[in-house]
Amino acid sequence: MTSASQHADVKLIEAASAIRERAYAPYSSFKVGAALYCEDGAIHVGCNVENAAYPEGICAEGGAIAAMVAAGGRKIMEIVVCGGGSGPCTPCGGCRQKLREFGAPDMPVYMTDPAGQVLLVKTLGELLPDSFGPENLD
Ligand SMILES: O=c1ccn([C@H]2C[C@H](O)[C@@H](CO)O2)c(=O)[nH]1
Ligand SMILES: [Zn+2]
Repeated sequence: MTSASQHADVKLIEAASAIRERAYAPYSSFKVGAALYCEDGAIHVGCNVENAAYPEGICAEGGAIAAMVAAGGRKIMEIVVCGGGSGPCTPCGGCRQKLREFGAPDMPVYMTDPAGQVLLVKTLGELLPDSFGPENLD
């Protein structure tokens, strides 16, 4: 598996950083924004939305995926995850599997700080090796 390019698209980084500001994270105070490029060139964004019933919260990546699907998109080309901690915000296990549904193993996942500085780049295949995807059902 080859590593993804270090250079994420500036527009995509800006979209992830901007949507992070809209995150609803009163319980963790950990705001996350995600922005993805769909196959048709459209950008779709999501932010985390927490809930007083803690397990009902949703991740930024899941929101961006839902927006893409609602717009008719079915393939993710790349995604930027903009987190707020001291290190990169790496997608949780559930989100890795959700990304796998619509992204190829060589899809780059860029992780940035709130200002959009790229901290880490991995391919989806690196984040979720030997994954189970739609092809496994063929
Ligand atoms: O990649 C990630 C990791 C965490 N979170 C959210 C879930 C929760 O609201 C908060 C703290 O885990 O951050 C995301 O949205 N995406
Ligand atoms: Zn998640």
